[in-house]
Amino acid sequence: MRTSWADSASEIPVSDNGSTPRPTRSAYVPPHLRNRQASDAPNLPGPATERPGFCGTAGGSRWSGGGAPKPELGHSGPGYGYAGGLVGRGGSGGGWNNRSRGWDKREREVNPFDDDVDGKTVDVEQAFGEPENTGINFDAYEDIPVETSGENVPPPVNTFAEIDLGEVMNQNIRRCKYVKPTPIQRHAIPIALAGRDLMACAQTGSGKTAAFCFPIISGIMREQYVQRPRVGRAVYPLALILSPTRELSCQIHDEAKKFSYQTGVKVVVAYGGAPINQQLRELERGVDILVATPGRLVDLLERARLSLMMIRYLALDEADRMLDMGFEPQIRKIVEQMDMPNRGVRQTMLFSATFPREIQRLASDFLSNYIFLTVGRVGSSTDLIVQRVEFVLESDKRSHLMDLLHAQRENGAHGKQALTLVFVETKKGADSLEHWLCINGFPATTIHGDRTQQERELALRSFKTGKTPILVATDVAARGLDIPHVAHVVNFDLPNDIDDYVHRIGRTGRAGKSGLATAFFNEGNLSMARPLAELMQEANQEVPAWLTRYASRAPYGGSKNRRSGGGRFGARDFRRESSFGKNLDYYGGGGNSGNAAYGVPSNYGGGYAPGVTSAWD
Ligand SMILES: Nc1ncnc2c1ncn2[C@@H]1O[C@H](COP(=O)(O)OP(=O)(O)OP(=O)(O)O)[C@@H](O)[C@H]1O
Repeated sequence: MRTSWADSASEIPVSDNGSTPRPTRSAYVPPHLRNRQASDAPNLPGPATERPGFCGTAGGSRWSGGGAPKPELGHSGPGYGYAGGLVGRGGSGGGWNNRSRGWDKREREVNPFDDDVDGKTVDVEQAFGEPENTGINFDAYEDIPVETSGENVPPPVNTFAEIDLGEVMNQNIRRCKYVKPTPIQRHAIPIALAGRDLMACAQTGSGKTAAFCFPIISGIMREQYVQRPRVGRAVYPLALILSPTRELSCQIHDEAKKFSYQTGVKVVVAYGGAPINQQLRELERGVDILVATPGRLVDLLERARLSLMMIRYLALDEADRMLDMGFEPQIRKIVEQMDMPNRGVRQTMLFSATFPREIQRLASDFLSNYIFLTVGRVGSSTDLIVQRVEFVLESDKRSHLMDLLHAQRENGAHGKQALTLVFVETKKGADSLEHWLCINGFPATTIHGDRTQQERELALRSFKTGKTPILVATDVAARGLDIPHVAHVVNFDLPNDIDDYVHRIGRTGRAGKSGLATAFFNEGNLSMARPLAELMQEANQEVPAWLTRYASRAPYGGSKNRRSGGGRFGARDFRRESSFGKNLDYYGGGGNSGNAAYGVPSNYGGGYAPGVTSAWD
């Protein structure tokens, strides 16, 4: 029943010294209701300034509506009232319907779905009412092992209907063609809706984005009429979602816009390499959820155009990457040294497909009484990705790639080539391989950190649409990107880190679909022999005898050949490992994986190759 919560910022000024805000009007009227007859007005709660600070959640907000108790948001700034939600959870006659009924300016919001025909939204019930084959192979997830630890873990759900997300969000979920929640969603959404902090590890392509977006959007919808201070030109988002790359931030933003369509929750993205003024203008129009890369976020904070003091929800996607050596200082600055509410006051959710123990230990600094959740792991759970490893000398790699591409082209339907993502180690290597492919008749493009943002976006579009069905990439494209129809991932150069391999191959075989991953291995990759052989074995893949031999002779993998896994899982809760801190096997598998035998001193983040590190935003 409102447009963005952020609109209220323009209504409730705060004096420069941050003292009690004085409403300029007797009662705040959301913008979309301002020109309506009084009789049309919904039953609004009184002015939020009559309520105590963050703790004013009477009336069935998420915190008081049956979830686990959440510490009160005793924020230092006085009077920034969170008025209580109008309704409790699950009241069919109440809140969600009320909320959607009041939305009468829907047409203003750009429809992010493909169901807009001639300016009219087609009936989603009609469009998706049939028993839908969404392309997701849920059987593939049936026997995925799930492990949770922590106190009072809320039980999982089996259907979206069991989660009270409200009719508008439910409609958006149907428009996304999500018929039932994936395992990570089944477990993570109830945990997050109960207000709990969460460290969640689930295989690539298994729907983690929705798992953190749904509770955030729903939480903001429930907490009605959040009033925000107005200090200078700063804006005050309620939720912050951080991701390591610009492209991933854009993707999360696009997804979140779909999930929040017509809910009144406003999502904005800010990332480096794009003009900041445009992003500032967008922020000024109102922001509830800010999706950002760390660098641009710090820039906005330092310009005092953004304040984190109203943040209720913090989500880190690819959290292990966000907390590794490259990003950790920036993340600490953002989370601990700016004006963000403390852990336990905000709700924090960390998601990734991999979670090395040392990173878990670091991450626990940001969490309060959290639940650790792990759902399978790429290698062991998605037999959906067929993994092949071939011994290819450095000098033969190009011709070998050419053979693969020719074979693929011959098998392609209607002469159309399936999308192929080729990972290389360096930016120079990417450019040179792209050039070589093009002159040999294979339309290719490239994405890496030396390209301008415009070039990167163009390259991604050209790849997605199949115009250039081969994308040569550095690790900048390794994580999170959800590109439909990537049939083949080629590790032309293997990464030095098995977790990076997991993320790279995860660009195919997503959402229950099958995929193929081929790795070129040679003596330059000895440190990868053992973790790779192990990972493939866990995933029921055929491990070539020569790789097993290399694995048995391999030196202890070096700093990067850690395994974040514990047997069947992408990671294990480090709190469970009584030996943690006593030995050096930070990355050794719990359970039965033989990593302890590696005896790898942690030394995590012992340095990515320069060409790789700089590819990250
Ligand atoms: N419940 C669902 N039903 C059908 N499809 C879904 C469902 N949830 C998510 N998807 C789809 O699955 C795909 C993968 O989701 P997403 O990108 O969130 O995966 P992820 O777990 O974040 O992967 P990664 O670890 O690579 O970042 C997306 O295309 C998404 O739209």
